Amino acid sequence: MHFDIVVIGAGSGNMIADSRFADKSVAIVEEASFGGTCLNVGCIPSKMYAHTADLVDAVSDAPRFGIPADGAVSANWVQVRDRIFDQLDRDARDARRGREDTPNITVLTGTAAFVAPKSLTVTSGDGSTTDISGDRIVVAAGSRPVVPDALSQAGIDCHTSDSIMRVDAAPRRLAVLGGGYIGVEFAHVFRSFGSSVTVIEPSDTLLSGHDHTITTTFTNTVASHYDLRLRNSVTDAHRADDGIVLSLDDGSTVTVDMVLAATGRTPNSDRLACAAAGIDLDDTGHVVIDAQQRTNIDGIFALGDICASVPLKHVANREAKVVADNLLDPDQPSIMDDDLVPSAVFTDPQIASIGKTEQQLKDAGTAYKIGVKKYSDVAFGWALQDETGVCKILVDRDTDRILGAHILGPQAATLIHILSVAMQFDIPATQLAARPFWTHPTLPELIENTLLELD
Ligand SMILES: Cc1cc2nc3c(=O)[nH]c(=O)nc-3n(C[C@H](O)[C@H](O)[C@H](O)COP(=O)(O)OP(=O)(O)OC[C@H]3O[C@@H](n4cnc5c(N)ncnc54)[C@H](O)[C@@H]3O)c2cc1C
Ligand SMILES: NC(=O)c1ccc[n+]([C@@H]2O[C@H](COP(=O)([O-])OP(=O)(O)OC[C@H]3O[C@@H](n4cnc5c(N)ncnc54)[C@H](O)[C@@H]3O)[C@@H](O)[C@H]2O)c1
Repeated sequence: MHFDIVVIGAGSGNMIADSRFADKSVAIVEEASFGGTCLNVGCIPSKMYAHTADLVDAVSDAPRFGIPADGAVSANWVQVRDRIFDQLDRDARDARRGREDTPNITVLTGTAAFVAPKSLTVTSGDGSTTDISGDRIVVAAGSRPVVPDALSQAGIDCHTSDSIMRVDAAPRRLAVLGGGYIGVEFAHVFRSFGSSVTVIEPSDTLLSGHDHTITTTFTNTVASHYDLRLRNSVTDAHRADDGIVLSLDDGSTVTVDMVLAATGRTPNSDRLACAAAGIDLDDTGHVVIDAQQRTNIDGIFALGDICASVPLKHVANREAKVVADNLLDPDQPSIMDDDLVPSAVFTDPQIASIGKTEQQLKDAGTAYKIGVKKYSDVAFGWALQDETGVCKILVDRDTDRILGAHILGPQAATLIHILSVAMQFDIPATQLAARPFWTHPTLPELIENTLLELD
């Protein structure tokens, strides 16, 4: 079968063939559920769990506000799980059906692998194969979780984010390997379901790529929530009568009922046999793309987590838009710019950031001004009775441009957008502080006050 366009992966790739492509034959190849990681095993279910965990925390915290709430508060795992996946599984089925019902689109269910630059074989679950080719190909096959060798070699069943959200019960004791995005988001979720959580992380702090004010404040804040094993990883594992025993670098052991590996992800370029098409990969297996999302092979584009770009859904969405525009009108190319991507970690306390960290500015020798304010410095922070939240903004000393912003505390993921807009539109820090009215008393006053305090 030959198509004008072949899209591999119906995660962000499913956004490509909109109504502007109605006169083109399009094949969408997907081996699993439509909607990809974000809808099925990523952003959306994990945030539905995270919000539930936030509610549990709020109720648990009620006595601090003079609201009697007797006894331990916990959520019902099965009810929450079924509420989440009844909705999302339906959405994934609807997304597939919508494509199957579109006249110019052919949905192929199976695993695609390149055999030549514009030719692929699709192998379905029953082993049957279909050969397809396309004038142009969009590689949107994403990434998958990695499990540390110490676990896989020991033959220990280990969950990843792909499976842990659908288990039948929250474990009594959970070990989370990795204190990055997924580790700290799931530690927060499982604690709220009553699990006792051990986090094992080789670095000195959790979320180690973040600004040091955030990593140290966060790590200190959650030290009483979890059994933190920093500067450690698992060296060996075995099953014993009372659970799974993990041996750590420092010689200690941890016994748990369930293990979650949250130790990073690897691109699916190997399973897609990108090498057979001659597509350039970097040394971590990510597809190399230019600013128009083109690979080195004429007519092959790539987007999302399989590429060497920021592995976040809002970036994949933007890349899909750029690819669609460039498939339709290559003479007026759309350009991808991911210089200023905000990110958020939906843990407790919430974290959000954009731009440079203070370490990066120091390393680059940039002259900067710094403002740091606590949530407890502004009126709405008093209403929240917040004791740990903080906002840090870094500004170029010479140009007054905002270079980086890092927030830890309630609504951080929402607050960061004020700084994202200011940075995208190049609004100088002093003007951002002085020109808009900042409604009193609201959390955005935290940003106003941080900007007013720049040293
Ligand atoms: C637990 C978790 C939470 C996350 N939370 C957030 C968040 O809050 N915010 C955020 O911005 N990002 C988040 N992310 C990251 C986000 O999910 C990804 O950046 C985004 O989904 C990547 O989209 P994609 O289209 O590149 O890949 P995917 O959505 O993974 O799509 C790739 C598709 O290709 C299919 N596929 C793979 N190989 C083949 C093949 N050979 N043949 C056929 N089909 C194939 C897969 O089945 C999949 O459906 C999270 C990720 C995880 C794991
Ligand atoms: N809110 C969000 O936007 C969000 C949420 C979840 C995931 N994501 C995306 O998913 C990606 C993957 O998340 P992740 O948490 O798996 O990766 P990550 O890169 O954020 O963190 C991995 C962590 O595992 C640690 N680690 C590595 N090897 C280890 C080992 N053997 N034992 C213990 N720890 C080990 C690393 O030091 C690191 O801290 C993220 O980079 C992000 O792009 C985003």
